[in-house]
Amino acid sequence: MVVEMLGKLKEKLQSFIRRVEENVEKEEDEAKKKGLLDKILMIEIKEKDIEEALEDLELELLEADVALEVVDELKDRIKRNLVGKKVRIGTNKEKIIEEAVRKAVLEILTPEKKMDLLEEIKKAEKPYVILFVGFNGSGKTTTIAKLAHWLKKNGFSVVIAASDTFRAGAIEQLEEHAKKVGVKVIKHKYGADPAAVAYDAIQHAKARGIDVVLIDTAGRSETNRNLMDEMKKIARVTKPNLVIFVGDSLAGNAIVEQARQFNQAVKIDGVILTKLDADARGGAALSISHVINAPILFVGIGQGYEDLIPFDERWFVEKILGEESA
Ligand SMILES: Nc1nc2c(ncn2[C@@H]2O[C@H](COP(=O)(O)OP(=O)(O)OP(=O)(O)O)[C@@H](O)[C@H]2O)c(=O)[nH]1
Repeated sequence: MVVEMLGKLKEKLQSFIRRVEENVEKEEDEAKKKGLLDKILMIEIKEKDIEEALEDLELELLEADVALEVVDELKDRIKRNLVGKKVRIGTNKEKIIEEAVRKAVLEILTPEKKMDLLEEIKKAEKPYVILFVGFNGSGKTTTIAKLAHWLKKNGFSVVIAASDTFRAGAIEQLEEHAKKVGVKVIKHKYGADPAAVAYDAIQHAKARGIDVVLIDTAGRSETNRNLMDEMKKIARVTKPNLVIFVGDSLAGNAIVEQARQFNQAVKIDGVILTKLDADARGGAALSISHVINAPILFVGIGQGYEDLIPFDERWFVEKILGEESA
């Protein structure tokens, strides 16, 4: 089965737009029947035109794994953008309704603080340290290799700390990826202190003038106190410039909850969502940045090293609502 990326969000939002359009058309027809069209030039969108469709949209978005608070916020914004809007008789109502929805989604996705990672790295003292945290199997190791590849392409030198000393095979897996993208890995033995590995990688970078240190860590769950404490220790010792939460977008609302918990343990500065290419629902992508108040920096859209793209809210909105009409 071929999954259409974000297909569910697209279908639900577009069906909402069509329903509101039909209601407004109906009002126009009634005005026509009453012979009012000579007197009025505009139809005003009223609460009753959108109410039912909005209630259905609420349920559908929850089913698409959009977080409850984000659904509420989105509903409020759509309502605010639509109710009271005057539509000229005979014009294309769909475009006007779509614009209101587009604006609401864009507002939800746009973080308070935007971040240009390349600029941040250029501005900071060397080495710029990025700590990656996340759940098991979220795609962290692959993502680190992709990011290392992207940073190299942008002219920065990179070293990776193999601070997942916990999971059997993790170090070899990281080394294999690193070799393919041409980046050195600093490692100790399994069972070693992950903070010490990261510290060594930073010392190595300092000694050789390397621009960026990427710290891989073991996947963990927010319920595992020891591993959460260990993660805090790594953060304390390495004082990273940036903490990135890597989340599997397929896990939907569960990863939004994880991100919330991780954010309480170590402050998350940015998010990378993996496997968006296989995500038909899109709820996590729509919710996560709003819930933890940190921007989505990149999204993973495949298994290749090139399949990591800087996140752009407009790109996301275009995926679900098509291109903006001029
Ligand atoms: N389709 C797709 N697959 C991805 C993407 N990112 C990662 N994967 C795949 O997800 C799987 C798990 O990725 P890993 O990088 O091994 O996971 P991990 O988070 O390091 O695992 P832990 O060490 O347990 O934390 C691999 O098969 C990756 O190829 C993506 O953006 N799209």
